[in-house]
Amino acid sequence: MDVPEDAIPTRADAFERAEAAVSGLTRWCDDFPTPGVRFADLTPVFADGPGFRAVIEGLAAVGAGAEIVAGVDARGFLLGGGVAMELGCGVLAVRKAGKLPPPVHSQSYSLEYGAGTLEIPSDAPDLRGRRAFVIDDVLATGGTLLAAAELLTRAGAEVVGVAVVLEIEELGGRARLDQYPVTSLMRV
Ligand SMILES: O=P(O)(O)OC[C@H]1O[C@H](OP(=O)(O)OP(=O)(O)O)[C@H](O)[C@@H]1O
Ligand SMILES: Nc1ncnc2[nH]cnc12
Repeated sequence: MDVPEDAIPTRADAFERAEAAVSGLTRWCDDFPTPGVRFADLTPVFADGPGFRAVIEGLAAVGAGAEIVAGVDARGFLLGGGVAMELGCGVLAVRKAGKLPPPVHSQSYSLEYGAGTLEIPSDAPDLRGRRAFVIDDVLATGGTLLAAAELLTRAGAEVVGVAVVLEIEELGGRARLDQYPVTSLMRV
């Protein structure tokens, strides 16, 4: 039977299409950005119309009930905007340090190949009591997403979920995020 083009995809269908896109289109780069790292570049997934749609629908399928979507600098911005549109809520950019005017909440972290600081505004929007859904492209050590979730919590939000397109399991990020529901569309 033909499926109408505007049919609402089920979660399983979106996950299946997302996994096919990610496994088929991810660009794996050895020794980037530092020796010994195998970097997963999802640029071709996002540049592919059906691939981008699949990952947005897959992430949105686990974010139902969220009141704000937080996208982590930088590829989380692309995803966060799409997911927020799907869920009908607003989007918050969780920025790398130095990009937002004060006052801000800041949280430093380390990741597979370095360290950084993330920031969100501390005066507006008012996040107190709001259900936040945090999005990024890759979960590796979990340092980045843990910092983002801590920032939102400090601002008074309730982090109701964390979701990524690709999880690199051997780097153990999921264990560091054990106080939050974590979803990945694909695991390697
Ligand atoms: O789980 P972790 O070990 O914290 O790593 C995951 C983070 O690493 C990558 O970002 P990166 O810091 O390279 O920044 P970019 O988005 O600005 O390229 C990726 O986009 C995640 O945000
Ligand atoms: N191997 C990796 N590929 C893509 N993003 C990452 N962030 C941390 N480690 C990464």
